[in-house]
Amino acid sequence: MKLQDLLYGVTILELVGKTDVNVNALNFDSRKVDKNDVFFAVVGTQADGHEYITQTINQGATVIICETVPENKVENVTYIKVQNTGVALGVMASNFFDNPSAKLKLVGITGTNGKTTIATILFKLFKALGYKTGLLSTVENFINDVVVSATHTTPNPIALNSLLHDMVLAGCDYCFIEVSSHAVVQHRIEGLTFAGAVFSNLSHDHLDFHKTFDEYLKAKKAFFDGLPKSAFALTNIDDKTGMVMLQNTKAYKKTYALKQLADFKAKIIENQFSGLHLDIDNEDVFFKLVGSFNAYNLLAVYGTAMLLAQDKLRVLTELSMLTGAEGRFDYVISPNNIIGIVDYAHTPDAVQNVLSTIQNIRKGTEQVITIIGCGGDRDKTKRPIMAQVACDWSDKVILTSDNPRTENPQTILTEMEVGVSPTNQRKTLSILNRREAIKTACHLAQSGDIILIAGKGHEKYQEINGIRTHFDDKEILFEQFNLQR
Ligand SMILES: CC(=O)N[C@H]1[C@@H](OP(=O)(O)OP(=O)(O)OC[C@H]2O[C@@H](n3ccc(=O)[nH]c3=O)[C@H](O)[C@@H]2O)O[C@H](CO)[C@@H](O)[C@@H]1O[C@H](C)C(=O)N[C@@H](C)C(=O)N[C@H](CCC(=O)O)C(=O)O
Ligand SMILES: Nc1ncnc2c1ncn2[C@@H]1O[C@H](COP(=O)(O)OP(=O)(O)OP(=O)(O)O)[C@@H](O)[C@H]1O
Ligand SMILES: N[C@H](CCC[C@H](N)C(=O)O)C(=O)O
Ligand SMILES: [Mg+2]
Repeated sequence: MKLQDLLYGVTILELVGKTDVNVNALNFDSRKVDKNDVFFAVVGTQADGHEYITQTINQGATVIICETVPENKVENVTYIKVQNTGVALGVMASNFFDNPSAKLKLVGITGTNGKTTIATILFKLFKALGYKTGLLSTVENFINDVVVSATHTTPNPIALNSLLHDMVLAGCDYCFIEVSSHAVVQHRIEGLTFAGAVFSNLSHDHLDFHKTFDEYLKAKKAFFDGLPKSAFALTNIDDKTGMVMLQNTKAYKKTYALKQLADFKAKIIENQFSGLHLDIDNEDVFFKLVGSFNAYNLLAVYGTAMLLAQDKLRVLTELSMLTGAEGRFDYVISPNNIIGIVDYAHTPDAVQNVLSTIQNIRKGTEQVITIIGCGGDRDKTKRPIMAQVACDWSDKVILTSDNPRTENPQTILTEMEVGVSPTNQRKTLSILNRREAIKTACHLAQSGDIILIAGKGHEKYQEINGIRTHFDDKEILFEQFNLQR
């Protein structure tokens, strides 16, 4: 492909060299650069891509996209200076794959909690409605029936456009994608054409990266600010930041709510372990998903399907038969009737939501035992709060490790313990080894009790000291309950 064809939509501040040259591939990681590649020098959180420019030229890169042009230029290499390399990367990756996002209907889902659930149910729904569909999510990516493992919630622009390109080749009409706040700030979605955007909710998370709640809010809002007039913007107005998302968008605005008037409205009639019974847009429907937060997720899915011009009754019929995403309120019942729930709740708000859901549907006499840890190299301020929420809403709590990553697991646990009030101390245990923590909970539980294993959901690994080893909360639960999978 010719470099000049990739530059459509890129604002060039300075050009040194020719644009009439053939390029092989795009790359933002020096370690992967090959002959005739374009190298994007991105300023990151750990490193500055500009420091690797010489190395990539030695490896054969012939085009350098950068924010500062090096003093010593190499002959026959084209240097293009731009304001922000991340933005150029998004736009050029889109051009490289022939703008696949414009060839299908791409809908992005953002918010602190519920993105995977909403995107996954939308994917399952549209497949059930007979469409070829794509999914880009935290758990896995799908090109219709083909699974592609996921490394991030939102992939980098090259991987993202390559996946969209494969979806177009496979004949997909729709793609549902989770848009993380990191992805917005790092311009991973730059250059994409969205047909719609959905906002779930906003609460405490990722303050390690965004520093303040306001910056975090702005990151989510920037996604809506960038939508075209032809797109829809669907927001949850029961969330106090729901309307803020729509303030500056050019897209057409639609709302959903359980507690007030909105374009798409539902009321919870019953909320039990067997599922949700809702009045949704004046139709009485039973759903397999559990918990009031899932009423919001279902309503977001329903609203999106309506905005994508699907038939109301067919949508509700298919939706009522669907299950949620793996590791989201995923439950197993032991032979002696202990209920074990694996849930990906890893923010204070999500932990409170899942525990209040359990409170709403429990019968009253049984114990709720929660096992919870917090990830390393992530927002530290949520640690004591998550421990506090777990204690306030459970009869017993076992604090343990999540993915310590490069941090000392004991330090994380100690930071969580700060949130345990003196009155809550007697119901709290700390067991560093997560497997042992789960085993202990299973030994403590009696018939009828509910065990919540929070934080890791679908994850099939535990990362300690930077090394990932196989670990699966649900698998351990099956072992402890003597059940076959
Ligand atoms: C904090 C964060 O988001 N980091 C992402 C970011 O890395 P970074 O900015 O730290 O990059 P860096 O290491 O400073 O390097 C800067 C540049 O130099 C380049 N480099 C670096 C070293 C080298 O030898 N050669 C070289 O060329 C790098 O490729 C990069 O382009 O850009 C990288 C390339 O796209 C990502 O892989 C990386 O994701 C890390 C692994 C990560 O864990 N991200 C998480 C926090 C994340 O993105 N999570 C969200 C979901 C969160 C949620 O909602 O729950 C997600 O969308 O997955
Ligand atoms: N609408 C919601 N409101 C509040 N909590 C929710 C909602 N939906 C799901 N949750 C809770 O949050 C957890 C994570 O849900 P989900 O994976 O759908 O969110 P996510 O936004 O994709 O998270 P991540 O950013 O980590 O990918 C669930 O396990 C559940 O406990
Ligand atoms: N997408 C989130 C997942 C957190 C899941 C939790 N198990 C942890 O490891 O902290 C993140 O990367 O911050
Ligand atoms: Mg997700």
